[in-house]
Amino acid sequence: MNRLRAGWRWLAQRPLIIWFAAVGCYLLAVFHRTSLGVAGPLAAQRLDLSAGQLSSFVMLQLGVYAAMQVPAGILIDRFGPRRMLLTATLIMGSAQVLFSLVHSYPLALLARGLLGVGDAMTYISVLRLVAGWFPARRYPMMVGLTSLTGMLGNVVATVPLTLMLTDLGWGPTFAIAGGLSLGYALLLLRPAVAAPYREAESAAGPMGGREVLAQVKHAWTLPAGRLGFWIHLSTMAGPTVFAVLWGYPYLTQALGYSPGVASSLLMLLVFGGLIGNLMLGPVIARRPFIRGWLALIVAGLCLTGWLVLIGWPNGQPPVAVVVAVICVFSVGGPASGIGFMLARDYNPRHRISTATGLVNVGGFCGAVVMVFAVGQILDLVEPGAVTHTAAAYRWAFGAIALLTAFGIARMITWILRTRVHVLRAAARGEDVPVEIVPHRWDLLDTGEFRLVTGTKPGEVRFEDLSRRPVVDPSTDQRPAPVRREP
Ligand SMILES: N[C@@H](Cc1c[nH]cn1)C(=O)NCC(=O)O
Repeated sequence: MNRLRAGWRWLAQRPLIIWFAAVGCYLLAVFHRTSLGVAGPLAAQRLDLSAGQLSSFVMLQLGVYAAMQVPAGILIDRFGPRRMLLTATLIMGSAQVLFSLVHSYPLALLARGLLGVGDAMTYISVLRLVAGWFPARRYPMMVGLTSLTGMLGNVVATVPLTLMLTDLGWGPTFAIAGGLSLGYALLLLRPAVAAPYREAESAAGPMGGREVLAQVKHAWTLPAGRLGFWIHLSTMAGPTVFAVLWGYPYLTQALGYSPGVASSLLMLLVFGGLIGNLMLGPVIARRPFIRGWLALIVAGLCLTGWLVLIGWPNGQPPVAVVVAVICVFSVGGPASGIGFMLARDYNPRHRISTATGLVNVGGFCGAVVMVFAVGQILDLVEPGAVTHTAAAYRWAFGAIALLTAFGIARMITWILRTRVHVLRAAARGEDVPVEIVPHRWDLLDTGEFRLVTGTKPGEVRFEDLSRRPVVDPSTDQRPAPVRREP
């Protein structure tokens, strides 16, 4: 018996088992998050909602999620990811049970808002466990696998949920969904299964408001932190808007596709995302120094996709072009994970979740702004219309293209600044998360650095002329283990 217990305890301390227990929470979170997709029409019937009220659920959920990212990150750094996952799972379970019971719009909004609160704590808690239990070189792959598992939650929230809603009806379906999370929380409560959190990696103790603010400021002022934010926004926000709200009406109303074709095209986003998550992780793990450029390429391709949809004559691109654009959009989510890799590599362990939360604000804040802008522009161009034409969607998608282009411009700025930051640290002989090769176009401050041209053609390096420390002076540990360019 004792042996069995010891064996169980040993198993429960394995990083993969810990990840499985944690990622189960994320799978449930995405299932709850996306459950309104197929339940939307039934919700409109049961709660007597207009289209605008229905889309306010999406806005609220995304908005609460984005607003909660920094507080959730601070709480995870303070209390550890296991406790936060437990809290999140309990909140989401209760929110879904409440949603199963309500008959009024305000109470339904309250339930969805609560769901957003729980949801906001989940993904970054899982990533914090990954950062604590897996070596740095495995992080990109685990970020991809975590996102991939979340996408399975999205799949469960389509056909199986539709079948449940048809067979069991609204109340029992959402009560069972909530019950699943409440039951899962019991699993997290068991000390042997509970992913143990290394106390040494959490914040030293209770922090005052000023100290908390200082931590957020440090995470935000780090060039790599700002780069992560803009990567997340530029790669993920637009595709998210297409997936969660405006893609389906665009395909059916503006392009005139049947509901079946439109749903199948949206499923491409899921399949492309699955492939993207599986492929990007190993590629970035082997060549971490390409990650900033890779994110820039994906963001650029997404922007091109929007411009194609907007600029195609009459706003009616052929199906093959629409499929190609959706395939490009599907890689946006996986590429946004690069932002989390930067947060993990450039921050001390006690600040990783705060920094991860800040990165995550980018994509979700961007998505809220875009969802709102598209709705407003559609109403402005065709006031009072229930369905909208391709011309109206071209104007509305212009807002998405504009914000994505702005994000890309910020990305370029912060890629260059991050390079300066890393090159300066490397010139001083400090350990850097990723070794990069300097180029003539790197914006190094010539007052402090002197360009040294090597003997081989094209060989450049920078000599440090100052003694000022450049890697985050508040960092009380080494920023992260070094991964050298092979
Ligand atoms: N990177 C995304 C997840 C993703 C990956 N592929 C498609 N989507 C992300 O930021 N997720 C946060 C969350 O809470 O889901």
